[in-house]
Amino acid sequence: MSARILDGRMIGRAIRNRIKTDVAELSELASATPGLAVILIGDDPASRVYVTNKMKACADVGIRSTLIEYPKDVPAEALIQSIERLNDDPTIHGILVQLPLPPHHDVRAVLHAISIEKDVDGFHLYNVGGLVVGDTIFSPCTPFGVMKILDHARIPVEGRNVTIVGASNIVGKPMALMMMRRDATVAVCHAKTRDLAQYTILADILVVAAGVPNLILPQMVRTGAVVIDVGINRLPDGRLVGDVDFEGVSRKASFITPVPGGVGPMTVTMLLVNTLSAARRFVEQTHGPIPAPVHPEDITQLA
Ligand SMILES: NC(=O)C1=CN([C@@H]2O[C@H](COP(=O)(O)OP(=O)(O)OC[C@H]3O[C@@H](n4cnc5c(N)ncnc54)[C@H](OP(=O)(O)O)[C@@H]3O)[C@@H](O)[C@H]2O)C=CC1
Ligand SMILES: Nc1nc(=O)c2c([nH]1)NC[C@@H]1CN(c3ccc(C(=O)N[C@@H](CCC(=O)O)C(=O)O)cc3)C=[N+]21
Ligand SMILES: [Mg+2]
Repeated sequence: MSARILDGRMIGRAIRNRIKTDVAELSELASATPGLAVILIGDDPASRVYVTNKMKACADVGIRSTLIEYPKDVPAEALIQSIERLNDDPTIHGILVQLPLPPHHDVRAVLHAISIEKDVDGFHLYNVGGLVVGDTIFSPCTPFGVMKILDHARIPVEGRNVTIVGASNIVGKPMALMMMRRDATVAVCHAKTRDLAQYTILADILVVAAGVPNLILPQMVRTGAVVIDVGINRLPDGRLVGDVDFEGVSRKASFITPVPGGVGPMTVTMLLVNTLSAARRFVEQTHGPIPAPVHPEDITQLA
């Protein structure tokens, strides 16, 4: 068997084309161009590359974005004040604080200062809680993007065995909650899991987000499984790889996401989706209801 490639660049492009139309429509209808503020703290070169990519993606669909930069030793109060100013700024609909923060910063205090209406990353406690009970405002972009990949390929989730490798707050845990909401049977593995293969082999859908190259080998994957590789690892030779042995696992899986070109582009796409959604909410709250965009499905919803 040779797995079919789930092409995140292509799926992302299709969604972005629709966002572009919706952004133009919203700009015209309510003269509200969606605006995203990106806060970058410190001088991590990888973070800078990601931030640049996100802002470029915004520009491509007509979303305005502003970069706010701070040195790594910025005082906590200055950071919180900056976020509060953005919370009050009517031209800003989404606020993203690029992670990881330099050491010594209190990640929670920073994330929780963001207005829940502008929390386009979905990292605020309110949105995390919303995910648990099933009525979140914003879904975290990476697992949201994974759900969109599965839906696009018409891969059913209900009743299937889903194993998630990685239990972080930004990927593994919200992924588990989204899969539960879609009535999957979910196992969540992490660094202290004994005998990882025992869980991965059961999976109809295997989502891997550990940050360990070649963590998932062919013998750990069930024939015909759907394999979603969230991992992003830069090897010493400069190559970018995921957490899955792509060559080997491709021979057993029915579908697989490549790295690059799989989940990564979908993460950025869902950030655009959430920012559009935030702008629509803002307009509706200040001007009253506006007509829904004319698409067969609502791209801003988890479904
Ligand atoms: N494609 C995309 O859009 C995105 C990609 N990423 C990538 O996904 C990966 C994970 O990111 P993130 O969740 O932020 O990372 P974290 O480092 O926050 O979490 C990693 C998780 O994987 C678990 N883990 C680590 N090693 C193993 C192992 N050997 N076996 C089983 N589980 C293990 C950890 O377990 P424990 O909890 O016990 O420590 C932890 O739960 C990274 O490569 C990151 O670059 C991240 C965000 C977006
Ligand atoms: N507040 C916050 N929100 C995030 O969503 C967030 C974050 N902080 N910190 C870092 C992680 C990581 N992340 C990625 C986004 C895009 C790609 C992406 O576009 N990847 C391309 C390749 C990019 C490359 O070539 O390096 C791909 O997989 O094809 C990857 C990873 C978002 N994150
Ligand atoms: Mg983390």
